[in-house]
Order: sequence, then structure tokens, then C-alpha cells
Amino acid sequence: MISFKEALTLIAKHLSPFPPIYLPVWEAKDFVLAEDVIAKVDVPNRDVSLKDGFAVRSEDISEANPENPVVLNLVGQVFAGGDEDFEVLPGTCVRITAGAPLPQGANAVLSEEFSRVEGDKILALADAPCGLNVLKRGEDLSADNIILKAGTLLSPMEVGILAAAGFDRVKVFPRPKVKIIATGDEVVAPGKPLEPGKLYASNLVTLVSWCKHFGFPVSWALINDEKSSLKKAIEETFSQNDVLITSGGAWRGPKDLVLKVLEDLGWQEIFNYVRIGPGKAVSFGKVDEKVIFTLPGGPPSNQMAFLNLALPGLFKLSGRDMDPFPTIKAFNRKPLSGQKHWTQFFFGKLFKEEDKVYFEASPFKSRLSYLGQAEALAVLPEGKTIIVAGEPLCVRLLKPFCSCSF
Ligand SMILES: Nc1nc2c(c(=O)[nH]1)N[C@H]1C(S)=C(S)[C@@H](COP(=O)(O)OP(=O)(O)OC[C@H]3O[C@@H](n4cnc5c(N)ncnc54)[C@H](O)[C@@H]3O)O[C@H]1N2
Ligand code: MOO
Repeated sequence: MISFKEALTLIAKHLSPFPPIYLPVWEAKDFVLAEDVIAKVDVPNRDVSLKDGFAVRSEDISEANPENPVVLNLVGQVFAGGDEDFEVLPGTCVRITAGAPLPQGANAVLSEEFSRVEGDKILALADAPCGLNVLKRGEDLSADNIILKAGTLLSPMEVGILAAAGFDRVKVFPRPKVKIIATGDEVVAPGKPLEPGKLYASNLVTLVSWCKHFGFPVSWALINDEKSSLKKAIEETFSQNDVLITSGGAWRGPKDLVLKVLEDLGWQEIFNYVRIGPGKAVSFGKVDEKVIFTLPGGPPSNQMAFLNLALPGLFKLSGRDMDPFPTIKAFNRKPLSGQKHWTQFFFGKLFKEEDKVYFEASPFKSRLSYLGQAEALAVLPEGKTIIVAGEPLCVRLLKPFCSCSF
């Protein structure tokens, strides 16, 4: 069995993003840019006003103040998006709105708060140094300059910037298409009757939901412990998807068929079982270019193997940083212990007390109810056997959590 670190290294080594695609900017949020982006246009593409007020020649009103206002002749008005063409000559001004192009001759904008209008004249009550309230052409984004680097994960703000810079589509890494197959004669799809000894496919619903949460196209199937059905389902998966994730049937029992079927299909096993708890019965491999993660069936193992190995793999395939969750500093509340040569993961809850955040691990005995309450994930790394109460931890947030104490 390999270590958690070795497993992550192998995932990083064997997976790389698929060839880039073009997406409309409208759809590109949460995708990763596949190339540096160079602005196509200047923003703004003329010198524009930042305020509603009057376009002036700065030198005309350099002495203006409320006691000694300077009178200017108002010769017209320009609006954002308009194409009026005025010239500001000495002693004149033009009414202007925010975003409107600065008329010829003007070099500053006097905010309307510092003026009084009297018929076709205005009284300037303050000076307006050259350049005041003016955004110069290309001062925000400049054509031919790199505005976003390859590898940027696009936020709503960044896709807006791409649109501003002249793009209606953008080159990004595609997200892999994922199929999740849950196995087990005892596992029943939600909505079906539940006979004694059976259970609903909670893992499957959770896995599909994580995939949706991170925007991966995902589909699923529930297959009984029968070799030919499983083989058929896996073959079908490869014809239409990039990644197969199986859930359950990953141990070595007579009904644990997943690895047997993959072996029949001639898979390239990259690792089989990892020194992590829970979740050790996790494997990773490929059939040609198709990527496969097999996850153990027990709910805590299933989640930990998915969140710590399969999900980072899906992120790597999408060109994203391999850690899907933000981290915060928290102090450990109850001692966490584990074995020296294993990496132990803990789901837990967070508490805010005064200016500190505390992490308290969930006991695993009652499994699903604790999974449902988990807010964060903590790690006891290999080589360390205990994290004492009060010790600081870096925990990964599974749900939004505000750590501010004010
Ligand atoms: N000799 C040993 N046997 C087992 C060990 C061990 O260390 N030594 N580990 C156990 C643990 S822990 C787990 S986890 C499993 C992993 O193997 P499998 O993947 O073959 O597990 P399954 O038998 O398929 O399922 C285990 C458990 O989870 C339930 N289950 C399965 N699928 C779902 C689903 N979609 N939704 C909800 N629950 C599911 C299943 O009914 C079982 O109760 O190996 C153990 N054996
Ligand atoms: O490792 Mo498992 O999920 O049955 O406890």
C-alpha cells in the first residue's frame, strides 16, 4: 500500500487537462483559462468622465472657490454612448455624464456638486486640476497587454473583464464527463421500496451531488453484484464519459467485483489501496485514456476517498489546483489519534468562541448522521500519531463558514 502523498503524486503525474475548448464568456465561469489573454480593445476606448458634472479647461477655473466662483458658458451636453462632438473653448464648458467621452479642449471634469447652474451659465465653485475625474483611454485595460494569465480560474468578475476586453468566447480547459456506478445487491435507488437488509444509495446521491456542486457533467447507474452487468455498465461508461468512479465492491470478498472486472478489461492499475483512514480501499487506474477511481462502499470511506483523491483528480483534469476546498486555521478541541504510518482524516464541526475557531472531530460510529453535520475536514498526517487538544490545525471547509469574530 502506498502513502497518501504518493497517491496524490501519482494522480498529478498521470492526469493532465484535456485539449482546450472555446466557450462563450457567458458559460466560462469556474473554468480555467488555457492561454494568456491579451485585450483586444482599450478600456475605455476614449478618454471618459468618471463623474456627472462639467467638462472644463482646468486652467479656466484654477482660481475658483465658493467666495470667488468662475462663470463659464454652457455650450452643450454629452452623454455616455452619445456621439455629440463639442469643443470646449476658453471660458466655456460642456455638461457631461459619467462614462461620456471627454470633449475636445477639455482636460478635467468639475463634479456637479461644486457648481451652480444659472441659465446657460455655470458657476464653478472649486478648481479642477488637470485630469481630475477623467479616465484616460486604455488606463483600465490596455489593448495588446496581458489581462489574465493562463491557469486563472474564472470568477464572475473575470468573465466580465474578458467581455470588456473584446471577447465573446474564451479558450478554457473542458471539465471531464463523469459517470458514477454504485454496486451492491443491497443498494436501492431512492424512491424504490426498501426490503429488509437493503439500504438506499446514499453514497451515490452524495457523489453525484459533489460533482454537480463543482460543475462536472455527471450521470450515474446502480448495478447489482453480477459480473456481466458490471462489465457491460463499465464498457458503456467508457464509450460516453472521460471518468468512471465506482462506489462499493472494492474490497476482496467474493461479491467485490469491481477490480476483477477492471482486470478483465485490461486496466492499467496505477495504485491499489492507500494508507488512509477511512478510505483505504481506493484504487486509481486507466483503460486507454479513460480514468478510473474505485471507491470503497462504507459511507465515511467512500467520502474520504472521493474528497481526498478522486476529487483532486477531477480538478487536475480540469486544469485546476488540486485542492478543492478553502482552508482556515482552527484549534483542535478533542485529541485526534492515529497510526504512525497512516494518514487519518476527520470530519468535524466548527465552533467560534471569542476570536478563535475550534474544530471538533465527529465520532464515526453513527456514520451518516455525522457525515451530514460535517463542516470541515482535518488531517492527521503520516508520521504523527496525535494532535493534542489546543493544537492549531489547518482545516478544509466543506461548507461556508465565517471565521470573523466581529
Ligand atoms: N477484512 C476486512 N474487511 C473489510 C475491511 C477491512 O479493513 N478488513 N474494511 C471494511 C470497510 S471499512 C469498508 S468501507 C469496506 C470497503 O469495501 P467495499 O467497497 O467492498 O464495501 P461494500 O461491501 O461495497 O460496502 C460497505 C458498506 O457500505 C454500504 N454501501 C455500499 N454502497 C453504498 C451506497 N451506494 N450508499 C450507501 N451505503 C452503501 C454497504 O451496504 C456496506 O454496509 O470493506 C470492509 N471490509
Ligand atoms: O471505512 Mo468504512 O466507510 O465502512 O468505515
